Amino acid sequence: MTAQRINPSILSADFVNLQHELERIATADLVHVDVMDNHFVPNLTMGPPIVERIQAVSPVPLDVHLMIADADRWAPGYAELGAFSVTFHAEAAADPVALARRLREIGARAGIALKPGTDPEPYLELLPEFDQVLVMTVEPGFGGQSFMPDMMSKLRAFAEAKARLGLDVWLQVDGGITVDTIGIAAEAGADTFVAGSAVYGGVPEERIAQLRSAAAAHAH
Ligand SMILES: O=C(CO)[C@H](O)[C@H](O)COP(=O)(O)O
Ligand SMILES: [Fe+2]
Repeated sequence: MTAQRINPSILSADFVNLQHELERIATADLVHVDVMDNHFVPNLTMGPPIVERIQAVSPVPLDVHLMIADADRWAPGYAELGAFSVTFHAEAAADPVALARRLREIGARAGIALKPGTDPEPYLELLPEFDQVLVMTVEPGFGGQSFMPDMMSKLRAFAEAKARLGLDVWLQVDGGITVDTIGIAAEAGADTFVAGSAVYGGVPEERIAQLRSAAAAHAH
């Protein structure tokens, strides 16, 4: 069975008590950190100084999701502060391959994210350049939105390319993942699941366990 990962998003956590909120998700695989600049998306969260403190106190490694313009300039800084993975948006990078190579050189896993309207075609043959692909299942910017099942054809296209090229690239989904939708994404080939409101909307440890078993029931 394919290994699966549950990455809670702290976008739905209490930002005033971040250390406590991080400790509540210690059974997760990675913590998903949403960086927004109020430019690439119409919302603002945090930048390097806060992510650096999260990195220092988190019991699990950081999966940084950059929703920022000019990723070429800013993404390497997140790898330098020690993030396990750094994912930038294809729509926000002038040279995604050069940026991914730079992130890997620094020592982070390199991820590329696609907004719902972005065609996966140009990125399929570039898969060897990345450690993970993030298929957005909502418009980036806010937590608590509804899962877009239409994105499953995009996920399947990446899953097919991954199999054809014989890669172990992670296929990640983000947005509207719940116990009811996670199986749909797992079925389409996702192995890494981001969930914000579904985790922090209850007892995080219980929610993580429920998401894990729902995903495992549909694993490839
Ligand atoms: O990148 C994001 C939003 O742009 C978040 O990671 C995502 O939306 C998580 O929230 P939820 O699980 O509540 O949809
Ligand atoms: Fe995210």
